[in-house]
Amino acid sequence: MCGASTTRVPEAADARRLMRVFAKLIGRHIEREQLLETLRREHDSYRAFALTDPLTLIPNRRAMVSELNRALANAERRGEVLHLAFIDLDGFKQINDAYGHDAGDRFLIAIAEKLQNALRGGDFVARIGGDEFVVFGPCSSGTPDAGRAAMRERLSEVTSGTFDLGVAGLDYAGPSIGAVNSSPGERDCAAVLARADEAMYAIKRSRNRRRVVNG
Ligand SMILES: Nc1nc2c(ncn2[C@@H]2O[C@H](COP(=O)(O)OP(=O)(O)OP(=O)(O)O)[C@@H](O)[C@H]2O)c(=O)[nH]1
Repeated sequence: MCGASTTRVPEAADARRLMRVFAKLIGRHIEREQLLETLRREHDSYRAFALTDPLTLIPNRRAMVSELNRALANAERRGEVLHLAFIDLDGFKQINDAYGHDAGDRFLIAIAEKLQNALRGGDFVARIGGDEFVVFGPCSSGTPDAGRAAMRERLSEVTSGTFDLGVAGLDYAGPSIGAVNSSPGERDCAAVLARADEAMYAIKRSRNRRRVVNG
């Protein structure tokens, strides 16, 4: 029995069976890829949903906290300073009360748009609560104090003036804005936000006093 080969030559039926198995495997691979793509897209949209303010469609407080922590760490590494502005709309409750909640919503959307349009490279804006917004960004030129004052001035300018609320026009005097610089080694976003919040309240108090004095 020497030299006799036992290798079987595949027949047409075997080849067809192999082709069917192969086609099934490819089909399953494509299905898995499609499923992964759907999951990826759903993950992205849930993430965007969790980080976006539903009214103004700009980033929300959660997004701000994570971006601010990242920006503080970057600034620390590069030896740079960050400017941060805490913005609180004065008399917003009165706008709601006088013109209605929808007009109040339109005002918030307009403010968010104006802040977004005023951003410079590397700046970030978020609506962190009812009538509160935060803007931060790197000090790009000049001294930190001059940069902080310039940012405050720019934000104050764009958020004051005439607004179309749909039901009426509003001549708005502008919000209270507290602006601070990050300090070297400051990595805790809560501390920077607290300082900016304090600065904002100091301005709000002095504005309210002036209003009372002016009658
Ligand atoms: N239209 C509208 N109003 C909101 C929204 N979220 C919060 N508010 C209202 O915003 C108002 C915020 O209250 P305050 O900050 O005390 O109002 P304020 O008149 O700006 O007070 P000051 O900051 O002291 O000037 C409340 O009346 C809330 O009901 C919103 O999404 N849309």
